[in-house]
Amino acid sequence: MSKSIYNGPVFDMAREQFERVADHLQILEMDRDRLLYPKRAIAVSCPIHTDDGRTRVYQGYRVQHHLTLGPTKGGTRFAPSVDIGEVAALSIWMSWKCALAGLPYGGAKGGVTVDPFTLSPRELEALSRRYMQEMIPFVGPHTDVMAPDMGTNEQVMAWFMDTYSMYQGKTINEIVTGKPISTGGTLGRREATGRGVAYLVGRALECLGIAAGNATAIVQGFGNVGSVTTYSLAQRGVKIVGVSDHTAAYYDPAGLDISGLQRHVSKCGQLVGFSSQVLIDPSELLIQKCDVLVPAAIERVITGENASHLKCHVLAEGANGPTTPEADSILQQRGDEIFVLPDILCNAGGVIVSYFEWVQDLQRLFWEEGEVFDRLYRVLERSFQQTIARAKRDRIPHRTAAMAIGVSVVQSAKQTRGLFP
Ligand SMILES: NC(=O)C1=CN([C@@H]2O[C@H](COP(=O)(O)OP(=O)(O)OC[C@H]3O[C@@H](n4cnc5c(N)ncnc54)[C@H](OP(=O)(O)O)[C@@H]3O)[C@@H](O)[C@H]2O)C=CC1
Ligand SMILES: O=C(O)CCC(=O)C(=O)O
Repeated sequence: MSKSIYNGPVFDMAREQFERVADHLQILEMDRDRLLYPKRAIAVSCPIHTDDGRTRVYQGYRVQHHLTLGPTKGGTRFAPSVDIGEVAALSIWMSWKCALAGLPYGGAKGGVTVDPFTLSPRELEALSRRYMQEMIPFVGPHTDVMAPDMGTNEQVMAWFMDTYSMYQGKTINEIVTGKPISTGGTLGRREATGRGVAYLVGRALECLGIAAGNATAIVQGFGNVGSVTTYSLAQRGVKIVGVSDHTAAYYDPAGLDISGLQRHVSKCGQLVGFSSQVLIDPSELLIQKCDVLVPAAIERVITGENASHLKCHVLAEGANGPTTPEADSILQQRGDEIFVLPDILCNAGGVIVSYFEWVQDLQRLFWEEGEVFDRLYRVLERSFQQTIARAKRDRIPHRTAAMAIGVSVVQSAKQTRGLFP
């Protein structure tokens, strides 16, 4: 690439992971940029009137990685960390994730640089609507379909859908997924990512010969992905020994009171205040003893510093990009000690059920919840088996195997279509 606008530690990570896979697949140097660098990047200014009568401008982005297999697909993040490099990396990971799951999409990601907790509900609605309004020329049900990610939720998706629809003069449910059921959402999307993580953790434990009822887990992050993963693992009989969010971290080797935790979070919205007995330093949580460690918050938390201290048997990546390439190298040196469920496999439940939502919206035919989860688990099972088989066959880490499958799907479609898609 001559000169790229993409930089920062998260983009560097996506590039380094890609280079490792490209080396493994022996992809020619001249074909690498075409596979790695996004097709389109959009940056917008989103002015809103604040409650105190002023005007404030927020920076928004959307990156569409490739359009080779169909529309682009991926979440929208409202977080202070959002910049073009982070969003580009996340869009690249979405591409490999969709390709591994066999979905007819390229990857995309978007976001606004904002701490949503500092906005009033009215300001959040204004910002959501303005962001979508600015994106209207670049998105569409057959161009780019948004969904929730960190800091956004079903309500934000409903505002996106409403804003887009008002401009088209008719209701277009299929412009976003992860919507409330009342606006054309599917049953199961809210729980899909976390339930998918729990399903795959179950499969990893089976491979290791550990009964779920004898296993313990620590989950970092208690938003959509972390909370549903925690409750789903607990339902499968796994003892939850640690949880954290931005406000607090708790660890108790005897097991946390999950019903109490659930009641506390429904009332207070955050973990802080749940207990003063079992508080732990958040930086210590990830290296406590457990069978299953689920980072389900932000990128780059498993690093060169802590990877050699992890004491889990399964590392289930609920978050996108939680493990740095330095940490990957250390995990690889540790051999079979830790069974890694890489992000593009582990958290794919969300986008798979988003795909089901899009299909249902396009057909105007809605499925029972059982059908959604049966189909979800079938897709995850296929991806899991393909990844494990590829890793065994080529003697490579699970991440390299999962990415090799995803990258090959995109590469082969580009080659078949010709030079430019
Ligand atoms: N939503 C989805 O369907 C999917 C999400 N993902 C990925 O999963 C991850 C989480 O997303 P999602 O659950 O939707 O986001 P949410 O905004 O719902 O939740 C994020 C959670 O992470 C916590 N958190 C933030 N920073 C830290 C930190 N430094 N230490 C501990 N906890 C922290 C937040 O705490 P607090 O609330 O206190 O700030 C919150 O509990 C992201 O990487 C996202 O890209 C992947 C696939 C699909
Ligand atoms: O549901 C989707 O379309 C995308 C979910 C997402 O952003 C992700 O998997 O990281």
